[in-house]
Amino acid sequence: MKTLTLTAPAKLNLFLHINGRRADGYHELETLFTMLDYGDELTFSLIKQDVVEIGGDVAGIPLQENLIYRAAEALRPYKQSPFGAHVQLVKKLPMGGGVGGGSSDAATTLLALNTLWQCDLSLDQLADIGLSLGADVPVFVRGKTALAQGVGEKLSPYTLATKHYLVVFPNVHVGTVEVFTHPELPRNTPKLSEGWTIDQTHNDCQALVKKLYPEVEKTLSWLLKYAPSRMTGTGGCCFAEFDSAQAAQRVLEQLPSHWTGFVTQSASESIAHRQLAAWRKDEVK
Ligand SMILES: C[C@](O)(CO)[C@H](O)COP(=O)(O)OP(=O)(O)OC[C@H]1O[C@@H](n2ccc(N)nc2=O)[C@H](O)[C@@H]1O
Ligand SMILES: Nc1ncnc2c1ncn2[C@@H]1O[C@H](COP(=O)(O)OP(=O)(O)OP(=O)(O)O)[C@@H](O)[C@H]1O
Repeated sequence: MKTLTLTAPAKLNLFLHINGRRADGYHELETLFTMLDYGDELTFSLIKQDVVEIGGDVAGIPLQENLIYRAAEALRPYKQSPFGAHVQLVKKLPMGGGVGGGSSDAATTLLALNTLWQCDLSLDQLADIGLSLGADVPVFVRGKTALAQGVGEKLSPYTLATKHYLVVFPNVHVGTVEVFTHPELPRNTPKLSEGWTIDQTHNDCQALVKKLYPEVEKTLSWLLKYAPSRMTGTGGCCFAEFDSAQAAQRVLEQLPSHWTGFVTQSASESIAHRQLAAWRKDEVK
């Protein structure tokens, strides 16, 4: 039976501007996503029984709420294969950390089972299915650095130089809904104008989350001693940007023991896409 192992990468929101709130409560935003070469590890194996099973680090999430399960079930109508799937998960990304672990697991499941179950859907079709699972799923399906607009669904490719990041999890789980429904969240950043540059950007959630979660404020102040740093998404992870892996590693080595972190680099194409392309090449040999 076939087996495929893919890394479900983390993302960073290099900035996050909130431009307004729609009548349905969702926010109009502008955010720059970059993919990181670090993430959860998912091993997909075809199984005889036509069911979806998840093993490994699933603590706390009931099977039917797991985004891996929900993504697999969303592909069921397109399945050309009689087999089910077992997904073994090694969770490396903190949940509720703003690095998109759940969304990335979902997107990676769509990519893997689209191949193993011979659904043969295009990336556009997978991104549409992904959007029904979460606002961040389509960007992982496409797997490229992208500027997102609208409620996050309008993606345009964006080119960035590779950078090295130290990402720190301050050990607080920040709820996306809590941040987006908070009365003090700023919601009136003007839309980006032609010729904008990264140094004119910010994260509209950062000041509020720092206030609600003092650990995030402490993490950012600590990182800022070493490098330009910011919070990703709705938090609580914060990232510091470096020109070399060694410089990032040196700061990680000094990280206070009550926080956790990892050093990695950005990628113009997601690691899951690169691994899937290599697996396909091996298959045709
Ligand atoms: C803010 C980001 O983290 C940026 O990467 C994402 O856009 C959020 O993505 P996500 O976690 O996949 O979000 P979803 O599961 O779709 O939405 C969670 C909740 O966030 C709020 N939400 C999300 C996206 C958006 N454009 N406006 C919102 O107000 C809504 O309250 C929604 O109920
Ligand atoms: N496979 C999964 N991995 C992680 N979280 C999952 C998974 N399946 C369901 N969830 C649920 O999704 C929630 C959000 O998880 P996620 O790790 O994507 O948060 P996040 O990093 O804050 O995402 P974002 O940046 O998109 O807001 C978790 O609190 C968890 O209850």
